[in-house]
Amino acid sequence: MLILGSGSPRRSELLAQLGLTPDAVRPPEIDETPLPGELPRRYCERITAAKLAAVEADSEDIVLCADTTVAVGRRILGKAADPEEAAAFLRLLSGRRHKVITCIAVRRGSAAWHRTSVSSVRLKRLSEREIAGYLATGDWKGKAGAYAIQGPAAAFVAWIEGSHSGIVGLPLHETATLLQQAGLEIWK
Ligand SMILES: Cc1cn([C@H]2C[C@H](O)[C@@H](COP(=O)(O)OP(=O)(O)OP(=O)(O)O)O2)c(=O)[nH]c1=O
Repeated sequence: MLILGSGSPRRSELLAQLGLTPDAVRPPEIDETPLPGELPRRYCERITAAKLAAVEADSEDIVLCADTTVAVGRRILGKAADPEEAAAFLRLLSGRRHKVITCIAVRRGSAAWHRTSVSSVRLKRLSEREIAGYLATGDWKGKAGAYAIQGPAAAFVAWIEGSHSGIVGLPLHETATLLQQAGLEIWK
């Protein structure tokens, strides 16, 4: 049985792109607060491991979890709590490069694997009008860094390097590799 340990609809859609439908979806409940001074990649990997540990499964089940973190230098941007915080995130991201880190982890019985995908993204310089217009769409909600590359914010994305699916929330190259390592057949 394949268990998606994620409540993110994006992750379900990305998994479907590989022709996979999870037998169960079990969103993990964990504390996502960064530790004092924790660096973004370490944070993302720790949170992913915590999500994986929080999902109940039988020993033959394959569990897949992920976490996406936006990093501006050493600073971690999670999901904005309200439009004001979302605006502050977008002003910070405006006109500069940042990283989008997605860690994925797979477990089967006592075996576990993980991979981390790091992409770079540059947003155009955003005017206050563009920020207000984007916030009004509501698309920022529930997204790390307060934007989603797969939505209207794509108009702001000047350049990327890395994995598009990783930026959206589930790097498919790494996901396919780990699921196959765990014994799941993708190409039947
Ligand atoms: C940067 C970026 C993030 N995101 C989303 C993906 C994730 O859903 C979200 C980051 O939050 P996460 O904490 O990674 O995931 P989640 O809380 O949505 O789901 P779960 O913990 O149950 O797996 O940001 C996009 O959809 N597009 C983007 O371009």
